[in-house]
Amino acid sequence: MKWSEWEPFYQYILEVMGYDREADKKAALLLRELLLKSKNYVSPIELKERIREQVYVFAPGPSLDGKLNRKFVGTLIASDGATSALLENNIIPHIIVTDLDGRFEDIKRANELGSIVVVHAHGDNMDKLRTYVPGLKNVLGTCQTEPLDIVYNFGGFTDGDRAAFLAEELGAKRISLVGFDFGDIVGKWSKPHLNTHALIWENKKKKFQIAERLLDWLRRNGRAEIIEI
Ligand SMILES: Nc1ncnc2c1ncn2[C@@H]1O[C@H](COP(=O)(O)OP(=O)(O)OP(=O)(O)O)[C@@H](O)[C@H]1O
Ligand SMILES: Nc1nc2c(c(=O)[nH]1)N=C(CO)CN2
Ligand SMILES: [Mg+2]
Repeated sequence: MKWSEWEPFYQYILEVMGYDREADKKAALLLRELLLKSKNYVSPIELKERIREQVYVFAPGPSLDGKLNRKFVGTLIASDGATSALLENNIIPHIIVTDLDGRFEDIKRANELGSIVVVHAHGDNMDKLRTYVPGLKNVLGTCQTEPLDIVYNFGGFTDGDRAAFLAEELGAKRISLVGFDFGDIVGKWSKPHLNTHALIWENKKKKFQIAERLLDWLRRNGRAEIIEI
């Protein structure tokens, strides 16, 4: 997705969520600086090499645990906290899409085991970028503002829908969403402090509504078939 195509969506997100565009831009520049300093970044070409026609995107919804006792043949993309559930089932994601607010020790472990980590920069995770990015390898940086030379914007907002936009951009033909439960329960894997599924909070509900609308848009305007399993 081109920046010019994404910008109206981003403008809407700023209005609904009340984010600060300048802080988001600053975060993208910070991520760029961290990647250049750590020399731990990969290119979209290396990421594309991992994208097969069938892509599974895992989200840490309450239904996720019950869906992992089967073989998945294709590219496995974990949305942030879903990484923990996959590792618990001895599944290593090819790619993790995160804004670094899942269980970082699991993201780190998966990264050591070969996962490429697509790290998203925004105005509310700059401290996390500083703390965690230097310790990762095979990182691809993304942002929600105008892309930079090594920080990309494939579209999407929350970790889950951003993962679907990434798969679409890199050539997936079928994107299967696993554990996407955009209801009133936030899955326990979503946040380090959650040890049970939790009732959704206002801010998260808004994010889910935006994510659902973006996925619907992608279903209607993208090339890939998008299904829920
Ligand atoms: N019931 C659910 N609980 C948690 N995540 C869900 C659920 N259903 C779908 N998802 C998707 O999985 C992603 C999990 O990522 P994560 O929990 O880190 O949230 P996030 O996108 O970082 O938002 P936040 O900033 O609130 O953490 C969500 O962004 C959302 O797109
Ligand atoms: N500024 C800002 N941007 C975001 C935020 C957030 O909390 N603040 N959360 C996101 C979910 O992945 C994606 N983008
Ligand atoms: Mg997250």
